[in-house]
Amino acid sequence: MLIKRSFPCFACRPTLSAAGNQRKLKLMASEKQRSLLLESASRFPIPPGVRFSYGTAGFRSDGLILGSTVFRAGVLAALRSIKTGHAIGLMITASHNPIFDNGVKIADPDGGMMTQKWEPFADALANAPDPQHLLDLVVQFAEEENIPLCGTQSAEVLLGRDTRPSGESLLETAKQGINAIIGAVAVDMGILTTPQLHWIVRSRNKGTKASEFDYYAQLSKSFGCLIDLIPENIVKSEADPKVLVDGANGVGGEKLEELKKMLKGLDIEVRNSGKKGGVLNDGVGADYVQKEKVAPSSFGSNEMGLRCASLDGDADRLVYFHVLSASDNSIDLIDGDKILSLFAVFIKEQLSILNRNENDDVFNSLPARLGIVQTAYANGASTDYLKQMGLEVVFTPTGVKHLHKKAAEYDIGIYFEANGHGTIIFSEEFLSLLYARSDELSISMAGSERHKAAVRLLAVSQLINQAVGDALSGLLLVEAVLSYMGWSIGRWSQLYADLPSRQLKVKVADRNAVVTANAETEVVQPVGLQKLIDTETAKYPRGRCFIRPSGTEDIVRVYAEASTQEAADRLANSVMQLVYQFLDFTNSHV
Ligand SMILES: CC(=O)N[C@H]1[C@@H](OP(=O)(O)O)O[C@H](CO)[C@@H](O)[C@@H]1O
Ligand SMILES: [Mg+2]
Repeated sequence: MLIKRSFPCFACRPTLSAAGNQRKLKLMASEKQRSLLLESASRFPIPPGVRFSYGTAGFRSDGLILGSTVFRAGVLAALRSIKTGHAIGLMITASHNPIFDNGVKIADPDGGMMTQKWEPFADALANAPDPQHLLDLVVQFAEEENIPLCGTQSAEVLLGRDTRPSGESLLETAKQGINAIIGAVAVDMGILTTPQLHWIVRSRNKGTKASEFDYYAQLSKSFGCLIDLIPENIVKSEADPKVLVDGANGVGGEKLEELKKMLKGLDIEVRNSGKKGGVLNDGVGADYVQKEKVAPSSFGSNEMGLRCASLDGDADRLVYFHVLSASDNSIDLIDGDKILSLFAVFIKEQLSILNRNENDDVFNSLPARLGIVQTAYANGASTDYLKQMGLEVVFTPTGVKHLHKKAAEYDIGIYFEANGHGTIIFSEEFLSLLYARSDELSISMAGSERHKAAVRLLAVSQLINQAVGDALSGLLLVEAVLSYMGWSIGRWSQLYADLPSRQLKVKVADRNAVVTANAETEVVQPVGLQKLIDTETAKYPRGRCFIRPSGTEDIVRVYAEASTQEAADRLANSVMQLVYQFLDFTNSHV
C-alpha cells in the first residue's frame, strides 16, 4: 500500500530553476541508495497474509514473522534520524507479551515514543508488499519530508534489546535496515531495559552523560540525596526492612542487580531474575500480577506482610503488592494508580513547603501547574482521591505515547496507567526556575524546609526517568517517598480503597471491528453495542465498564468496576457475552 499522496514522480517532474534543481538533486535518492535499499530489502520478504500495525507500543507479533518488519523499522529509524538530525533509539522488545513474541519500537530524540505523525508511514513501510514498493514509499516520503537520500547526511540509531530468544537475530536484522540507508550508523547497546534505551537516547541528545553506567550513577546519586533529606522526626517503619522484587524472569532483574551495587540505604532482594530457568512473563511480572491479582512465582505465605514489587518483562512497568493470606496467595495489589497517588501526595507537599511563607514577609512563590494524567483503566477510587486532593486530573487513550504527550503540557505532569506504566515530567522552564530558586535559598535560607523542598524536587527530576516509564527509577522513588513518609506498604495501601474491578481478554476473529471514541470509553462500532453495555452497567451500583481492541495482543479487552467484586465479575462477563454476540467469535476467552 503506497502512502496516499499526490505528487509527480521524478521522471515526469517539470524542469526546475537552478536552485530548484540543486534542491531536487540534494533530495533525490542516488542510484547507489536505490540499489542498496532494493537489494537489502529483498533479503527480508514480508510474510504472506499478515498485516502489521504500529500499535499501542510499536510493532508486536510472533518473533518468527517479525524479520521484515524489524528490517523496515531500521530503515524508518535511520530516516527519522536524518530528518531530526539527532540520534534515534530502536528497541527490540515485546514487553509483557509471552516469550516467543517480539516487537520493535522507536524512541524519538527526546527519548519519548516516536511521533505519532510518522505512524502511518511506519505502517505503510511494514506492509509494503515487495522491495520496489518499499523503495517507492521511501523515495516518496523522503521527498515530502525533505529527507535527503543522496548519502550526504549522517544518521545514528542506538539499538537495544531485551532477553527474548529471538532478540539477538532481530537486532542484527534491524542493523541491516539501518545500514540500508547510506550514511546511517547503527550503535549496538546490547541488552537493556526499554527505559534504559529511552534514557540513553534522551541523554545523548541533551549532551549529558549517556552510558548505562551513567544511568545507574544518576539514579543512585539522586536516590541517596532523597534519603539524606528524610526528616529526622520520621520513624522508619520497622515492618518493612527491605523490598522483594519480582524481576519477571526478564532484563529488569539483571539490571536491578547492577543498580543495587551503587545503592546505599535500601535493601533489595531480586527474585525471578531469569537466572534459575524461569520463563519470561510466565506466572511472573507486573502484567500478570496486575491483571490476575495474585502473587507471582516464588512469592507466597513466607512473604506475608512484606513489601513486594513486580517489574514487567522489559522493566517499564512497576506494581507493588503484599501477600494477604497464607492459603491462596491472594494479594493486596498496589497498582499504577496508587503509585501515581503516592507521587502526587509527595510532589504536592514539596511544592506547598517550597511556597510556604515562613516569615510572612513579601516573597515570590514558585507556582507550578501540576497535572495528573490517567486512562479509562484507572480505578474510579483513585480518580476520586486525586480530585479530592484538589488536583487537576485529565484522561487520554491507553498507551504511554498519549499520556506522556498530555503530561508534557504541565510544569509537572504525573502520569500512570493502572498497569504500572508511568513517570513524572518536569518542564524545562519550571526546572530552570527551580534550580534558580534552590540556589537563592541555599544562600538566603540554607537548610530551611523550603530549601530542602527545592532540593528534593530537583532530586526527583534526576531520579525519575523523564523519557518514559521506568520500573527501576520508579521503584527507587517509591522507596524514597515511603521512607520520607515513614509509611509501611499497608499504610500506603490505605490511601484509598480500590473499587472492585475485573479485566477480561476476549478472543475474537477481528478485534479491530471494535472502534471506540472519547478516550476509548465508548464503542462507536459495532453500532448498538454501547447502548447494551450501558444497559448492563446501569444494573450495578457504581458500575463502570468499557471495551477496546488491544494494541499489543490479538484480543478485545473488557474492563468492569462495581461496588462489589461479585458485581464487577458479573458485569465483565455479561459484557463479554455481548462482545461475542456482536462480533464473529471463536468462543473462547483467554
Ligand atoms: C489494559 C492494559 O494494560 N493495556 C496495556 C497494553 O496495551 P493494549 O493496547 O491494551 O494491549 O500494553 C501497552 C504497552 O505496554 C500499555 O501501554 C497498555 O496500558
Ligand atoms: Mg513493558
